[in-house]
Amino acid sequence: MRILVIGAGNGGAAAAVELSLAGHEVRLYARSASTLEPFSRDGIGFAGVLGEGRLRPYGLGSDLAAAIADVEAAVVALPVYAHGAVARALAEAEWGATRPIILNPGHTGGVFEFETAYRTVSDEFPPVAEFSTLAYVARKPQPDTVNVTGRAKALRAASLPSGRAALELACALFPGAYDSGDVIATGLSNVNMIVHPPGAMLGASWTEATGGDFTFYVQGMTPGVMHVMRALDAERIAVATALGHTLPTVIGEMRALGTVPADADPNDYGAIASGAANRSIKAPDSLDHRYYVEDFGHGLVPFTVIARIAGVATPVADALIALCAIARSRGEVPTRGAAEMGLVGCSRDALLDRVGPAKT
Ligand SMILES: NC(=O)C1=CN([C@@H]2O[C@H](COP(=O)(O)OP(=O)(O)OC[C@H]3O[C@@H](n4cnc5c(N)ncnc54)[C@H](OP(=O)(O)O)[C@@H]3O)[C@@H](O)[C@H]2O)C=CC1
Ligand SMILES: CC(C)(CO)C(=O)C(=O)O
Repeated sequence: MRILVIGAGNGGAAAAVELSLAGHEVRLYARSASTLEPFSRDGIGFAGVLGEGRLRPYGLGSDLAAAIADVEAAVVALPVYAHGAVARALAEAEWGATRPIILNPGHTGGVFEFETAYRTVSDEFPPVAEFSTLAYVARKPQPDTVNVTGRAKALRAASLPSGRAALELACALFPGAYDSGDVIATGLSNVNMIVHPPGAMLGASWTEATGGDFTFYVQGMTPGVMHVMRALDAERIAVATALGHTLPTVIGEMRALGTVPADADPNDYGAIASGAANRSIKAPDSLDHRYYVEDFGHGLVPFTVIARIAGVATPVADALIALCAIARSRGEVPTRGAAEMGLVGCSRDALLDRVGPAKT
């Protein structure tokens, strides 16, 4: 199949490698030619759980209109604060109403924001599916190489009722992806919004003092951080319950993903540090890192919007959001709020109506 991967960062490079290895003709698009230039010389180097080697995607380009010309589907593998801009750009480039798009990941409210932004340009909306998280734990140690240290074993996927074709394709293309019922289940299973904000906020001074020179899940995962994470996770599970879903703790979710050991106690929040892929992850280097910019504005903020609709109070999430905004105090932080998700004034019934009947 001819597939366009949008984004050439860690996740985009990993997706391009995995889909190419599976025999697909991958076109890799990034908005910056300079990000693609290292790949254009000797292809993408890869190491880790996808194997080791170097491969050339079928095409590379930073012109979106040209990149979409002959592909059959797209995988968006970008920080999720890019989704609004990418949706509008695809609509302007006349992506059309039939070709599927997979948000790898969508995180919380990804499909909602993608649809809302797309429809500002076009009345026709293509099938779109989302994953709850990125299919990989991946880093680019050099600009031409991706190191994939983890691969999700069981990965939640969902779409709006109009997006079934994208959901089916997502489950066919990505091993381990499964239909998780609806985009409430995927959105509320975004592990990053639970595992990043407590340590990021409580460790903000350590980050600023050292430039992030400590291990986020080992040195940074102190008992106080774990208590806050547990309380935040309880809010997430309560919101899910109010909307008809039974979700595991974030440790249970990570067990399913395979990023903590399969025998980890789902109530032991310290178990994150025993996941091989997480153990060596360094702390954010500044308060401009994605753990602050993305996981608050595009994680906790959409979470609290959904919580309000569900009628569940979220004092821990609210406090973290308020502290992050004050600590950063750097002007506008992009945010996935009710307006961006098309959920202004939305009632619980209207939300459930929009996502369609849960299938699991
Ligand atoms: N990496 C990981 O292990 C994990 C990541 N995730 C999530 O997966 C998503 C992708 O992560 P990852 O691949 O690591 O991200 P990266 O930090 O590697 O993404 C960087 C790329 O995003 C591009 N980008 C940023 N903003 C925009 C925009 N507005 N329009 C177009 N392109 C843009 C940049 O483009 P340019 O080329 O112009 O610089 C850059 O190449 C994130 O949501 C992340 O939280 C989740 C779990 C694990
Ligand atoms: C895998 C995870 C959740 C670890 O923090 C992640 O988002 C990252 O790699 O930065």
